[in-house]
Amino acid sequence: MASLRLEAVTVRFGDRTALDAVDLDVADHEIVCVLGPSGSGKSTLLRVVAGLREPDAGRVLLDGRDQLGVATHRRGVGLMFQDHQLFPTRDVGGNVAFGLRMHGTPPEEAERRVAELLDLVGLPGARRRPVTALSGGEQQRVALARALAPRPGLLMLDEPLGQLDRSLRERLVVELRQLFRRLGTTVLAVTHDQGEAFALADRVVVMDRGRIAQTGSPVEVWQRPASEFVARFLGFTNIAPATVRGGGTADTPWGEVPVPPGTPPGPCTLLIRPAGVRQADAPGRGLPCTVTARTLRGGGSSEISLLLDPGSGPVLEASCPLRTAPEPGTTVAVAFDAGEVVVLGRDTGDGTA
Ligand SMILES: Nc1ncnc2c1ncn2[C@@H]1O[C@H](COP(=O)(O)OP(=O)(O)OP(=O)(O)O)[C@@H](O)[C@H]1O
Repeated sequence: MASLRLEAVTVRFGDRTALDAVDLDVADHEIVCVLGPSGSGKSTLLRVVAGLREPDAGRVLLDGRDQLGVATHRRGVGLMFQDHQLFPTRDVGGNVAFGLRMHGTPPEEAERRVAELLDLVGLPGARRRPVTALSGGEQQRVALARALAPRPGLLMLDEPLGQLDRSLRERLVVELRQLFRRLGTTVLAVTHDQGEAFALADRVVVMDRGRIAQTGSPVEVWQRPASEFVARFLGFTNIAPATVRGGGTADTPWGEVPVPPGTPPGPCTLLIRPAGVRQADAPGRGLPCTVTARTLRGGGSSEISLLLDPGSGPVLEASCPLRTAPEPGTTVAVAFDAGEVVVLGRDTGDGTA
């Protein structure tokens, strides 16, 4: 397996900067997922590592070796794209063996490897099936087997599960993680789906307009989004300008909100995670809000998402268990938990927000 390092990699298309001095390390055996909205530079990042595009500035190193001028097929990287790009005229075995033939693997050895890989991806005995007769999930497995066949040092996945329906995606992403763990594969994946990234990755990298906005473990990024951009991208909406006072509170459009101990005083942008918006314990206290919507989160969770209109100030999102969820149209008094309040940094775009 291999390690990857990007040093100040810049890629421009005319006057558009797709990657802006990006630094990134992927350790041997690590699974890193690059997450970001459309146009943030995710695919360009993969293309530059694969050698499909040379950087305009900066360096790409694989196992410490500068890849400048090294052709794609000599980099030892495997690529799997979102539309699978299987060859429709070849059967499953022919597709999986493709990379092996390109590498001059003798036919008997290739046969053995194909059988081994089809076992690995859960398609034993599918060698002679036409790929056009496979389901989306099966095609995805064939594409994965094909990418793994030449034992790439680094496996790169571009929206690998993009075409599949949600429940299949959720199942396959767990299988993929287990498989990569077992094989010790170094993986660089890109996706715009945070659920997929969080389920797959040891570390996520959030991109914003060609720069890294934040990097950290899925839990770190989820619990402590570094900036308003990252927080909004993750789907948080309870974000507002605030002024932190001494004594552990901040003035916000929702009134006084407790902040974590040690928060420096002054103006800032505050995020209140939905779990930190709850019904006040004491009668007559708290911010009166009207429940305007109540949605079951789905995905096997019994958590309810509530939209609360405080009359003045932005609508608040709260989450609570189904059994305690108030009905739409009712008025509730809302209190906030300091443990779910995050002071966001400014969007510096250099990951240090
Ligand atoms: N071949 C190209 N010619 C001109 N501009 C390009 C080219 N490829 C990418 N870009 C631009 O570079 C930026 C980054 O594109 P990129 O495809 O890397 O983003 P992305 O995050 O992968 O987006 P998506 O999720 O939509 O695939 C975009 O502004 C895009 O328009």
